[in-house]
Amino acid sequence: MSTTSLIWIIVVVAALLAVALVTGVVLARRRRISLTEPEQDKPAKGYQAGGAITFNAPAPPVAEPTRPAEPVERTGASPAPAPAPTTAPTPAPAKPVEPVEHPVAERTEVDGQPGVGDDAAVPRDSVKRGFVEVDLPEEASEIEEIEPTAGRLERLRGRLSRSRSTFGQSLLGLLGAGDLDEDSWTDIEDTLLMADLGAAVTDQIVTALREQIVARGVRTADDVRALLRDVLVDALHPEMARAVNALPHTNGSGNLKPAVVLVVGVNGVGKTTTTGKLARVLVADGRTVLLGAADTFRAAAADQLETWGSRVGATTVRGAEGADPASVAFEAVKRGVEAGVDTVLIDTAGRLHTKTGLMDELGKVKRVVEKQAAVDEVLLVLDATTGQNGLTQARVFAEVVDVTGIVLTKLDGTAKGGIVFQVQRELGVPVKLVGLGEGADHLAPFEPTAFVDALLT
Ligand SMILES: Nc1nc2c(ncn2[C@@H]2O[C@H](COP(=O)(O)OP(=O)(O)OP(=O)(O)O)[C@@H](O)[C@H]2O)c(=O)[nH]1
Repeated sequence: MSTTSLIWIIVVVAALLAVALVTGVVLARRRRISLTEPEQDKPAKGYQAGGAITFNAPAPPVAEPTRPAEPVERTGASPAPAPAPTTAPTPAPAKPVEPVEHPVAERTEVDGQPGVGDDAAVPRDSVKRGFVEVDLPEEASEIEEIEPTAGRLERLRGRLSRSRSTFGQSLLGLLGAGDLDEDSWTDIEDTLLMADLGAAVTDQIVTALREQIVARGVRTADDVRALLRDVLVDALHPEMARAVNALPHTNGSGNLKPAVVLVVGVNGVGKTTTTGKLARVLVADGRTVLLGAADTFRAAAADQLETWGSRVGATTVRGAEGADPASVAFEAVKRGVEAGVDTVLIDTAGRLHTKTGLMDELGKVKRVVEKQAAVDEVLLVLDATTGQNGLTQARVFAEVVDVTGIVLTKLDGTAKGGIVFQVQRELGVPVKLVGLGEGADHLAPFEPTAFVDALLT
């Protein structure tokens, strides 16, 4: 091989090495960039995280109250005496406050990983304050007239009009249109899904309609209406007991105790409003009620409850903003037992960011209350306008407390009345009450037949 050829080979090899080196550097840079780019450009998703309201005494019912009942002072009821204090009296001698440990030991998510709904902050670690004396309003307001509770759902029927037009009327139109081909059944399914009935209930209803439309030999529009009515009522489980356990009852030792009702749910769903409306219904039925403002996260919530109380002449026990909700609940039940009221309604806070926090808080409220009297009813308040989100909340609450009844609020503000069907199926707990407006008497018992009739007429 000549020297010239050798030189050429060396030049070519050197050139190839240089090209490989440059390519390697470029690729390495690109790789580095491509690793960091998605991090910077990641979109900020955030977390996807007919009848009256009936009440029931859960324990063996007692015909006549026999307790030496200290009359309940009703704020604003009598002109002469000063109204009952709306704050707890002197606090019980408090134990020295231990620094609060992060409740890791009590966590259910023991793998140390944050779970859905977890938050960096643990609200319970914040310093808790005790009761404070709060000045009473100079003059309590007049006790209001309360609308009779019988036939409320009937009277409030118009308030379901949005659900009615989109849901009931569409179904009637589709079923009554004549020959039902597969496209028609798909439309029926879509209508049910759009109204928030969920896949399982939709399937159940469509199957029942398909079977019975043949079996019954449905011919006329009236037949269609009757069939649809029966199938929908059936899907709402009319056999479920829907009376609210809010009447006094005897405990193990034969003493009459007030019924204790806990009202739970996330903030903004209408807990305080529902508690106030329920107090009105009880008072209208001749019952004495004491309200416990255990939503201590927001002073305005306690003010709001106190206003509801004063409007019907019910005493409200409240704590300082940030006080331990369990201590307020305890004090409320204690006062209720001492005063011999029929019902203690406790409005709780839903502003807990973590499932663990929620579990701790509500569990503690329940445990502490039960030192005085059994908790007879845990009403979970859900906002009907939140659809699937409401169901997610329902699942979390059902894991945390033993929910015994559901109150579905804001049914007046949604075209998706079908959430009633789904939430009952999910929790296996009856919808007992429905909120149909912001008005003081816009709370009705949930009656499957009247509800379906309201949807279909
Ligand atoms: N349209 C309509 N509005 C309702 C109904 N129930 C409650 N609301 C309104 O919902 C809003 C929130 O109600 P609140 O009772 O303050 O809710 P909350 O769950 O106690 O909220 P926090 O105190 O923040 O935890 C208020 O404006 C109520 O008037 C209802 O059935 N229909």
